[in-house]
Amino acid sequence: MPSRSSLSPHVWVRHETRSTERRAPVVPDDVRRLVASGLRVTVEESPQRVFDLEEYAEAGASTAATGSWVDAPEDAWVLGIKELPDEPAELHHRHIYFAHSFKGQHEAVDTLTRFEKGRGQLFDIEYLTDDNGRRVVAFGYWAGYVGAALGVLELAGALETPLAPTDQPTLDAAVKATGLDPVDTLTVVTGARGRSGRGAVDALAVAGLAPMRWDRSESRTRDVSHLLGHDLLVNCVLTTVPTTPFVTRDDLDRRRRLRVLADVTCDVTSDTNMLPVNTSITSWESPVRRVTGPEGGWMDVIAVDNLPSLLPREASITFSADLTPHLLGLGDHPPVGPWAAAAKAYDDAVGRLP
Ligand SMILES: NC(=O)c1ccc[n+]([C@@H]2O[C@H](COP(=O)([O-])OP(=O)(O)OC[C@H]3O[C@@H](n4cnc5c(N)ncnc54)[C@H](O)[C@@H]3O)[C@@H](O)[C@H]2O)c1
Repeated sequence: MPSRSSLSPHVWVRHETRSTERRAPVVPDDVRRLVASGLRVTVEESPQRVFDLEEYAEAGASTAATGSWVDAPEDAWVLGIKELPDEPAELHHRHIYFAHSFKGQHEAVDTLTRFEKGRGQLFDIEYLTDDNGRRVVAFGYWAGYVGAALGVLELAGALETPLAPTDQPTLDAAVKATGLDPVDTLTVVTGARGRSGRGAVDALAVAGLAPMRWDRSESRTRDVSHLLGHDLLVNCVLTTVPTTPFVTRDDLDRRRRLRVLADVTCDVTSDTNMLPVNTSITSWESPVRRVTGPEGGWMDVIAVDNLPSLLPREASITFSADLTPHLLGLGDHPPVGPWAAAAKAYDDAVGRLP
């Protein structure tokens, strides 16, 4: 581990490599809070970010060129959302982002090896957890909100493609304009009590729809065939144990109302997939996939795995509000709370490297 400065923590917000990624992990108003609390904040220039660099500068951040984190001071905490670029081969800094590298995912070994070689450290946002193991920051609410909105638009035959980043007022206006009959349109949200489930319920309310809310207790006590009696199902379940699936391929040829599945979970290839009727994600270019049964019954599936990026401003504001109080704790040595949990997850993952 390189020597770290004893000065106040320095957060370095990097540019995102993906050209479609317009979100920011921390927004200008929260940078103002961090700076007022004594943290140093540097923000890289980023052409696609939904917040202008000037807004960060006005909030008290220093500014830096795109991708200059590679030469950032050793003590900087490099903060981002999605993956790092492929270079440099060795990572020296402490990085905070969603690396998706602790569950043996594709390229996970490469990423962890880069950290090992450079003696840097990864604090994966997915592993910032509280004492009960619950994640303290996530994009779920807006994932559910956008997923349900896309489902409503598809049900009404009003989904325009390709999808593109927008804002909540525009999305809400499109959803309201569908004019779906609230009495004759039956919807259900599974995982309704979770983060994305709550977002989905709120988006359906914008359309004037009151979905049935299905969570663990309903899965325990009700027959899953009940779900087929709705026009739209928005799946927001997070589970690590295989359970009775909600919709299978056999259901495609059964008598049912269900026509549109909005799968926010996108767990399409795992053995915990609650909607095995679908086995692949869909894209912004082609968000809807029509699946068919042996006898020609069909259903439309939306399984876009980067939904919050479609509402970059709203998603960033909510995420940043949750993350900022934790950034204030970056100065603690050794790390405590969620930072200690993420540090342990990293050490465990590195320990499993071949
Ligand atoms: N598509 C995207 O862009 C996107 C973005 C963010 C998150 N997600 C995914 O959305 C999913 C939900 O995330 P979250 O943050 O809302 O999780 P969460 O933990 O807040 O909520 C999950 C909910 O599922 C419920 N649940 C668990 N097992 C169930 C069962 N057998 N039957 C019914 N309900 C059950 C839980 O009680 C909980 O209410 C995750 O898989 C996450 O990876 C997708």
